[in-house]
Amino acid sequence: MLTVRAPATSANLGSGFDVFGVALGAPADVIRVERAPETSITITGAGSEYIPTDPEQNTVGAVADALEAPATIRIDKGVRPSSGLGSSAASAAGAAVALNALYDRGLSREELVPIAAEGEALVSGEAHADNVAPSLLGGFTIATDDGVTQVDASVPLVACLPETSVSTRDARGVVPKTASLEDVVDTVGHAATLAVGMTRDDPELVGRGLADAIVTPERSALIDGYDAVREAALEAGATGVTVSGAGPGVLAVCRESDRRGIAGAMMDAFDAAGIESRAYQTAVGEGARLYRDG
Ligand SMILES: Nc1ncnc2c1ncn2[C@@H]1O[C@H](COP(=O)(O)OP(=O)(O)O)[C@@H](O)[C@H]1O
Ligand SMILES: N[C@@H](CCOP(=O)(O)O)C(=O)O
Repeated sequence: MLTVRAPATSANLGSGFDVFGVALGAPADVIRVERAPETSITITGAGSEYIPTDPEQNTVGAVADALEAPATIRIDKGVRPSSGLGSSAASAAGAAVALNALYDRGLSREELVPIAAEGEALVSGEAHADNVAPSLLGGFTIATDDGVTQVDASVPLVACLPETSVSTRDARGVVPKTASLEDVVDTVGHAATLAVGMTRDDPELVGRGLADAIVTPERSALIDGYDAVREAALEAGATGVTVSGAGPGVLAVCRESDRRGIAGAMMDAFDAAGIESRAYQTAVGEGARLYRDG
């Protein structure tokens, strides 16, 4: 049996829609695999009751298919589905690493990105790689049609998840089809600022670079309490706040000394809006880790 711990991720980071992503130190999915004549899936953990065990409908089934690697797959969900932390992608990335090793396929982590993205196509309608890339490679990733660029980074974060859910497929429906040149110019500037900030481990630049006037305003309107939570985080010292992935999770960038206060302020603001939430005090972290259990 092989075990993989595959981290949650936060995609988009505001200005990098469908391109930017970071691996989070926590939470994570744990995937266990054993060779079998046919793929079967069992699921425990956060939100497991909402996730299909049919391999045709589960992201790990799509990965097993793509790698021609049938297996008994056990998923222990640490990443709650439809919360904006790349839950479906964490399972897909974990399965890709585990099955690649189980069947000695010899593919690199970069080569596994499009394979894991097959799982994302299954659930969201498009094979966007901005969650699977950081879950596989760790750090900060820039996923484009030309491939993935990765840098290790160490930037403190708070990911606050309300007890509501938004499906990525639905949230893709509100993304504007066009944008003004002024907004595009503005977003390119912020995206570049963010990328430089990641290379310097600079929370000020990363926080400033989250700003985006194209996708985030439409997405944040789907999240009850978003404006109050954002304000509360900024008042508590966050250097920037945005929607995590397709939401409803909210991501704050900060200095380490402010992280605890920001987490409390965000949860209090959701609470004031009548919504329970939980906050992960975390940071940009490592990619999927493989354990050989013998
Ligand atoms: N292994 C899996 N882990 C989580 N969700 C999965 C998995 N396989 C299929 N799904 C489905 O994917 C959807 C969640 O994916 P999505 O809406 O993209 O949110 P998330 O950001 O949490 O991945 C749910 O409908 C869930 O049932
Ligand atoms: N780029 C995608 C990212 C979705 O992330 P998720 O964690 O919400 O699945 C999008 O914004 O649609």
